Amino acid sequence: MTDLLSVRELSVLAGAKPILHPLSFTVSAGETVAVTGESGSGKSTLARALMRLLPDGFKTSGQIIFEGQDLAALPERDFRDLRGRRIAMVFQEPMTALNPIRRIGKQIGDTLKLHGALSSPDIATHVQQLLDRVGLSHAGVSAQSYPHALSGGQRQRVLLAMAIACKPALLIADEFTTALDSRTQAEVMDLVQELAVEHEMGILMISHDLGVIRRQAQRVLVLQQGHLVESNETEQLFDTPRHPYTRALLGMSLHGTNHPPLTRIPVPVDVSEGVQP
Ligand SMILES: Nc1ncnc2c1ncn2[C@@H]1O[C@H](COP(=O)(O)OP(=O)(O)OP(=O)(O)O)[C@@H](O)[C@H]1O
Repeated sequence: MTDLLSVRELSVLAGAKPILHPLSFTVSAGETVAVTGESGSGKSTLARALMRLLPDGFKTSGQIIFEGQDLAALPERDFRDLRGRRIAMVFQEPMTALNPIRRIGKQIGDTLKLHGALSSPDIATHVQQLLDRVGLSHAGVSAQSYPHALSGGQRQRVLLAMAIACKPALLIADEFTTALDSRTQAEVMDLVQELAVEHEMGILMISHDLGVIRRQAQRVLVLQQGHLVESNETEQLFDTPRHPYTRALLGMSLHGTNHPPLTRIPVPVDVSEGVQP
C-alpha cells in the first residue's frame, strides 16, 4: 500500500511546553489507524495539528506529507482549500459542528458549495444521495430537518454526510462515537468502515475505547504524555503488547474500564520499547 499520509518527526509546543514529542507514522489509502492513550496524552492535539486547528500559542514542527505535498509548508489559503475537500474531520460533539437553527440539507449543501462548483439542482440531488447513503432518509430524516430534532446518532450521521460530501482521501475522527450508546456506536462505526471501503479513504481514528479500536483499526499508535511509545498492527498489539504502558492500558480495558483514567498510569515513558522503525 502507498502512503496517503506520512507524518515525520511532528512535534507540538504550547508556548515552551512540549505537548507532542517528535513522532512519525503513516496512513495508507483505505487503512484505518487508531490513536489511543490516556486522557491528556495528546491524541486531540495530534488530530488538530494535522488539521491546523490548534489554538494560538501552539507551534508545530516536522513534516506532514499528504498526497505527496508537505502540508506543514503549505500556505494557509491552499490549506483551507484542502481541508474539508481532501482531508475531513469529524468530532465527538455534533452540536458544536452543526448550526442548530439551520436545516441539515442546507448545511450539507454549504460544504458542497464551499468546495465544488455544483449548480443548485445538482447540490440538492447530491445532498439527497448523501442523506440516503448515511441511512438518514431511511430513518425518516429529510433535508428539511433541523439538528435539534435528531438523535445523537443521527447527528453524527449528518456530520459524516458533510465529511464525505467531497469524497476526501483522509478522514480524521476524534472520539467520534464516544458519546453514543454502544449499539449506536457500533452502527455508526460500521457505516464509517463501509464508506472508507467505498471511497478508499484512509482513517485516523482517535479513541480511548480499545473495543472499538480492535474492531475497526488495522494499526494502532499508543501515545503516553505526548510520546509515541508503541505502534503496531492491531492484532499484534493486542496479543503481544511490547510497551508496559500499552500493557497497562489493555489491562484496564480487561477490567472493564474503557474510559481514560483520571490519574496518570504510573509507567515510565520509554520510547525505545514499542516503536518499530
Ligand atoms: N490550550 C492549551 N494550553 C496548554 N496546554 C494545553 C492546552 N490544551 C491542551 N493542553 C495540554 O496538552 C496535553 C494534551 O491534551 P489533549 O487534549 O491533546 O489530550 P487527549 O489525549 O486528547 O485527552 P482527552 O482524551 O482527555 O481528550 C494535555 O497535557 C493538556 O493539558
